[in-house]
Amino acid sequence: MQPALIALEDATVTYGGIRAVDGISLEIRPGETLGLIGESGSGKSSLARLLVGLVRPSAGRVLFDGGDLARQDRAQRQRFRRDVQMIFQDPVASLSPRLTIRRLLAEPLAIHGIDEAKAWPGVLDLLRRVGLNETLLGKYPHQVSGGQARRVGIARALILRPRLVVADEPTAGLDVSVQGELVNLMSELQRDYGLTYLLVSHNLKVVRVMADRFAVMYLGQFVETGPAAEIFRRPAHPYTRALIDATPRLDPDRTHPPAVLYGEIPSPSHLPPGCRFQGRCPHADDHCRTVEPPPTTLADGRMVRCHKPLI
Ligand SMILES: Nc1ncnc2c1ncn2[C@@H]1O[C@H](COP(=O)(O)OP(=O)(O)OP(=O)(O)O)[C@@H](O)[C@H]1O
Repeated sequence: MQPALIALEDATVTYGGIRAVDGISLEIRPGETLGLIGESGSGKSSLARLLVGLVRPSAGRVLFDGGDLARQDRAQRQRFRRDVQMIFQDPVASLSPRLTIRRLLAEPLAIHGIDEAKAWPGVLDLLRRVGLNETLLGKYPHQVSGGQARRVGIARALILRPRLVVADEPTAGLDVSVQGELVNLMSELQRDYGLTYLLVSHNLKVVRVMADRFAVMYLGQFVETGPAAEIFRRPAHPYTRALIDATPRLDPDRTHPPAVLYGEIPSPSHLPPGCRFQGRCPHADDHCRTVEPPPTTLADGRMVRCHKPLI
């Protein structure tokens, strides 16, 4: 097996007293797509920001190419900032409104001291590659459509030819047909540029199409990880099953009655005793309400954190 491109070792992100990411270990291998799913507030964005170096772990380590991010020298840090890019969930908000698309695309080159004149033909190629026309270059982000703004965000992320792209809700708020086009585009770019993806999304349909592996997050921890196809076919954690069942027409062959996700995700500042999901789980018993389930490896190799897995 290839060594991990990026890995977390028992990594924690805290904001004040809140543990948004609580001791997570993870490996993403070159060329794969890891789909990160979970409700709002489960800690997905914090984990994504940790991987791109926007937040530092308060405990544990982030390793890129085997090297600890906290111990990088200047040159390694510079290299990391080229190798790892993020596609943000709201491109218009994440792109400076005062810069034209041309300036927005040139900015990463300037930051990394790359000669713009030499690099520009490559930028134009990339622009065409993401399905945009040169006539857009003089416009401002608010003057283009939502789908076009996403494509600008994708082009901007790829200009430095990164190895890892972290995409946070890349299709949120778009029409279904535009979502489909972007998913196809991201898959083609992955193949052509040898990209590795972490795909963070509420949209299980999008994640299902793209991800090789899944990590399901709840209150700062992974509750299930494993091959995407297996997890979709037979979720082991009641939370995973409820997320899948909550997506309309995701599983037309479903034979069981859909699981319902009751209540809301608690605040990480008031973690329930025992299993973190027990207050919303239809299968919870006294053991679940008192003893936190450890991560367990099932026969098919997936990890689940549940006293009563569904398989
Ligand atoms: N800067 C911050 N300061 C304090 N608490 C924060 C901060 N950022 C996130 N949190 C809290 O950390 C927890 C995890 O938030 P995070 O945004 O990582 O989750 P998420 O799953 O990405 O949710 P969303 O999909 O809404 O972005 C939440 O309880 C959130 O309120």
